[in-house]
This record gives sequence, structure tokens and C-alpha cells, in this order.
Amino acid sequence: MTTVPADAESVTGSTVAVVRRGLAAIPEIRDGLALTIVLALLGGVGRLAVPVLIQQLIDRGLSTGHIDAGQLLRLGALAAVAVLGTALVNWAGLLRLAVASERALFGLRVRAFVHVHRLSVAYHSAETRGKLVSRVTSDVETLSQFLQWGGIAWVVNGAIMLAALAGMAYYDIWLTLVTVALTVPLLVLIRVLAGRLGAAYSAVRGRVADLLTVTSETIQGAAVVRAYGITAPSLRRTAATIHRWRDAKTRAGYLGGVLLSLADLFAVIIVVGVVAVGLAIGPSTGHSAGELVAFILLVTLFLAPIAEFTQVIDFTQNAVAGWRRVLALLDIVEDVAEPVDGRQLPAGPPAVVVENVSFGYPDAGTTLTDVSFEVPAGRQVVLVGATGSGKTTLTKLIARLADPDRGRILIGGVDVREVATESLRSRLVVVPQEPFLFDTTVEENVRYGRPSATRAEIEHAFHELGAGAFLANLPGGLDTPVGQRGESLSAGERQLVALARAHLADPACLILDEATSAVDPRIELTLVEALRRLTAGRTSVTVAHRLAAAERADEVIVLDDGRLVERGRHDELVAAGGVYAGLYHSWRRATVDGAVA
Ligand SMILES: Nc1ncnc2c1ncn2[C@@H]1O[C@H](COP(=O)(O)OP(=O)(O)OP(=O)(O)O)[C@@H](O)[C@H]1O
Repeated sequence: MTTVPADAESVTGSTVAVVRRGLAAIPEIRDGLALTIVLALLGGVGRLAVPVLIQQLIDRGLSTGHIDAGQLLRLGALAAVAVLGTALVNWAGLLRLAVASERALFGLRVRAFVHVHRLSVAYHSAETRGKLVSRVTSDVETLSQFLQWGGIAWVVNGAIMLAALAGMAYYDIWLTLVTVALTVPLLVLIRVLAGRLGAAYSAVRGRVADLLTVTSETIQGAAVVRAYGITAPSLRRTAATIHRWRDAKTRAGYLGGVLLSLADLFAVIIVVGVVAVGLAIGPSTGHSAGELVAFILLVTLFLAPIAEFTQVIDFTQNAVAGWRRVLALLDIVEDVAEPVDGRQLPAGPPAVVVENVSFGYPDAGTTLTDVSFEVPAGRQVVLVGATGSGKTTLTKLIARLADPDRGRILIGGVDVREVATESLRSRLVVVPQEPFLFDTTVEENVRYGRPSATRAEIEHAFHELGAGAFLANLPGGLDTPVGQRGESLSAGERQLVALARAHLADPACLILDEATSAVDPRIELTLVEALRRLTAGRTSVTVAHRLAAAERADEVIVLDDGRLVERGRHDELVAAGGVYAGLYHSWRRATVDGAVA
């Protein structure tokens, strides 16, 4: 794999180089390609047969002074067979191409999707999400027309042009040279315009990605947009992105149109030129009427692929622009690589050791600096610190959603980089700050924790966490739909569903990022109890925003600006009067004391 910077949006290189790499990335397209090319070439040869048959028809059937009906019928029947056969062969070739290209696109989409999932969280910033979506969807779609016809058209049209040239040369070498001389300026123009069209399509792909990013962000943030009354600026931003996309598309459309019209115009000029030269040379050429008609038909056959090429260039440049972006995505080196012969985590709750860990997001400063601490097996440690101090980032490193730049993390005595992903994911579960719920029922959302779980086991998970009453109060119980991203539930209810999901997975080690959002007191009590039961007997690292969790923890780790500044039990840290004591007192004032006052 070529290493490119993580933010490179398109691979560079000539069109031919990109097409070659692109085709290598979709091996499915090669299945039966030889037969498809043979069928397409047969279709091309069929087209050549028609001018020759017409020449024979004129010279043998019509020009001999009397009409030879039998000859006419035989030649007519042959022409009909040639036309029908050509149509059938073309249909079979196109069908094979359509099936192969859909299979190839499916394969490419899946590979791109899997690759996106293997990239570390460092790459999954909100800004890149729309761009990643556009690569897996619309960028891949640009290949469709190229694969279904455009790619093979280069081979078939090239063959038709060569065959037509050979036929023309057979009838008259000088008129053939005239045709070629008149065609050269058109080919030069096409080459220049094709380069510009390529750049125009690359711009279109970039604007499509911007558009997807802005629209998905605006739709997801609709509530914020309305709440702050910023509909107009938000609309202006979306409209500006749409305008840029429209301008880029218009330019590509304009260039494509110029290319197509030029080919049509030149086709007329070339035919007129050939006829004019033919007339100027006069009857001295000694050609029969049929031969002259066949020659003109061959000239049009020679020119038709050029007109088609202009369209094929359109497909090709569009596909190359998409390919550049999809290949750039596949080129991003998986920084969280699956280890070769990955190790299994030992049985039972593991100890977690964070050893001299430093980390920074791409294009951002250092987020964590030389952090070290350990969580003994089966103990509960709480991470505390001001907002932006690096707590969530540290939990992502423990869960190996990204790897540290320096230092290492050991789980059960094994460096997480050496643990088989499947073992890590089955033994360690992360409950993020904003748990993600899918647009389905409570039951199905919890089942993500263990896909084989029965309905009774899912219900049991709620009861074991002390959330049976919560479940009973849901309008449809386990069948309650949660809405998109779980929006039909309150923040606290979403967290309870996420905790039940984690409990069902039955991990030995838990990483919990407490939600920052306030929840109503009844749910708060259920949540605190569920958390207590969930972490009991398991090794856990909890990011605590509400310091009640810190009061109960075996140890509190305090981060400040990415550094570990204090550690110890809650009482000791409060008594020490340092950073933690400051955080704790201000939390007390804002919550417990505030509520009492
Ligand atoms: N994907 C990202 N790309 C770049 N910088 C990031 C990314 N995620 C977090 N950061 C930055 O890293 C720093 C630490 O963020 P982190 O979310 O780990 O802090 P935190 O202590 O968990 O904050 P909070 O209490 O608000 O959740 C912040 O300055 C943040 O802006």
C-alpha cells in the first residue's frame, strides 16, 4: 500500500495510471472479460459488414443494367442476418458487462466501507465523515458508466476505427490519407479538452463531498439551528456549497458539450472534405458507384467512434475523478493494524496498565503527554479533569480505537497492539459519552451487545442492572422504538439502554464515558445503581463528569492539559487541596449544594 498523508483527498498520476490502478482494485471486473471483449469485437465487425454488403448490393444487384431480384434477396437476407447477429452479440456483451460491473462496484464499496471502519478514531473527525460517506457512495457510483460501457468502448471503438481504416485503404489509399489528415486536428482538440474535462470532474467530486458534509451536518444539527435562530446563515452556507457544486458541474457539462458538438461538426466537415476531394479527383479513380458509397459509409463508421469517444471520455474522466478519491481512501494506511497472529486476552478481569503514553490527533497539538497509571484487575478507576484535558482520548487509546504515539497500554499483561481485535472487542466494551442507538426497538439495540441473546436474556439484563421498573414503564417495553439515533428516548434512557447492551456483552473490562448531559433525578438514581452493578467484579475505567462516581472509586486519576497531575482516593485528594479538590468543590457548589440552596 502506498503511504499518503491521511488528509490527501485524491491520488495523483496520469489518467492511464489511475485507470490501471483502479482496475486492479476491482478484480471482479476481470471475470470473463476476455469473452466480453470478443463479443464486443464481434459486434464491431458486424457493423463493418453492412457497408461491404451495400457495396455488393449496388454493384451486383443494381448497376448491371437490370435488377437481379434473386441476388438482391440473397444480399438483403445476408445484411439482415448481419444486423440481427450484431444486435444479439452486442446485447450479450452489454449484459455481461452490466453484471460484472455491478459485482465490481459492490466489491469496491464493501472494501471501502470495511477500510473506513479499520481507520482509527483519529481519522473519524466530524469534518471527514461526509467525505468518507461520499467516497463509499457517490464517488464509487461515478465508475458505473465507465465500467458498464466506457472502458470496453475504448477497445471496441479503437478496433472499429482500425478495421474501417483498413476497409477504406482497400478501396482507396489516397482518399484514406485525406480522411486521416482531416481527422488529426479533431484528435488534438479532443486531447486538450479531455485534460480540462478531467480537472473539471475532479472539482465536481470535491464539491459533492462538501455538499454531503454540509447537508448531513445541517440536518443532524437542525435542532441547534432552530434553537439559536440561525436558519438564515445556515441556509446561506448550504446554498453557497450547492452553488459551488452546481458551478463545478456546469463547467464539466459545458466542456462535455463542447467536446460532443466538436466531434459532430468535424464529422460533417470530414465527410464533406472527402466527398469534395473525391469529386475533384473525378471519375479517373475508376471506382464503381458501390465502392464510392461503401467508402463514404466506412468514413462515417470511422468517425462514429470518435463522436462516441467524446462521450466515453466524459465517462472516463468522471470515473477517474471518482477513482482518484476512492483509491486515496484505500491508500490511507490502517494505523490501528490487526496484529499478525494476534494474542488472546487471559481469562478473568484483566489489569490495565498505561505506560508513558503520549498522543496527538493529526494536525493538532499533543493531547496526552507521558501518562502512566495502572488499574489492578477487577478495580474501578475514575478519570477526572477539566473539559478538554484528554480523558476521552485516553479511554479511546485503552480501547485501541487509536494507538499512542509513544508509550504502550497493557491489558492483562499484553500490549493491546498485539491482542487479536476479536479477543479485545469481546473482553472489553466501551460505553461512549453519547451512546449510539440504531433506529429500531430497545430489544434490537440491546442485542447488539450479544447477537445470539434471547429476548428473556435481554429482559434479564435490565433486571440485573436494577432497571426493571424503567423497562416496565416504557410504552412498548422491549418493543419500544427508539427513533433515529435514539431520539425518542431521553438522554438518561438512552444511557440505560447502552448500559444494558454493555451488560449483555458481559465484558471483563469496561470503559465508560459518563454523559455530560443532566438527566432527571429518578433516572439519575437508576443510572448510578446500574453503573455500580455493571462495574462490580469487572475492571473499569470511568470518565466521571459528575464526581459522585469518583467518591466511590478505588482510585481517582486527575488529568490536566493532557498530563496526569494527581492520583489517589477521593478523600485523600480532597484533603490534599490540589486540582481535584478544586474540581470537586466547584462541582459540589454547582450540583449538590446548589440543589439544596
Ligand atoms: N478527533 C479529534 N481531532 C482533533 N482534536 C481532537 C479530536 N478529539 C478531541 N480532540 C482534542 O483533544 C483534546 C482532548 O479532548 P478529549 O475529548 O479527550 O477531552 P475530555 O477531557 O474528554 O473533554 P470533555 O470532558 O469535554 O469530554 C481537546 O483539545 C480536543 O479538542
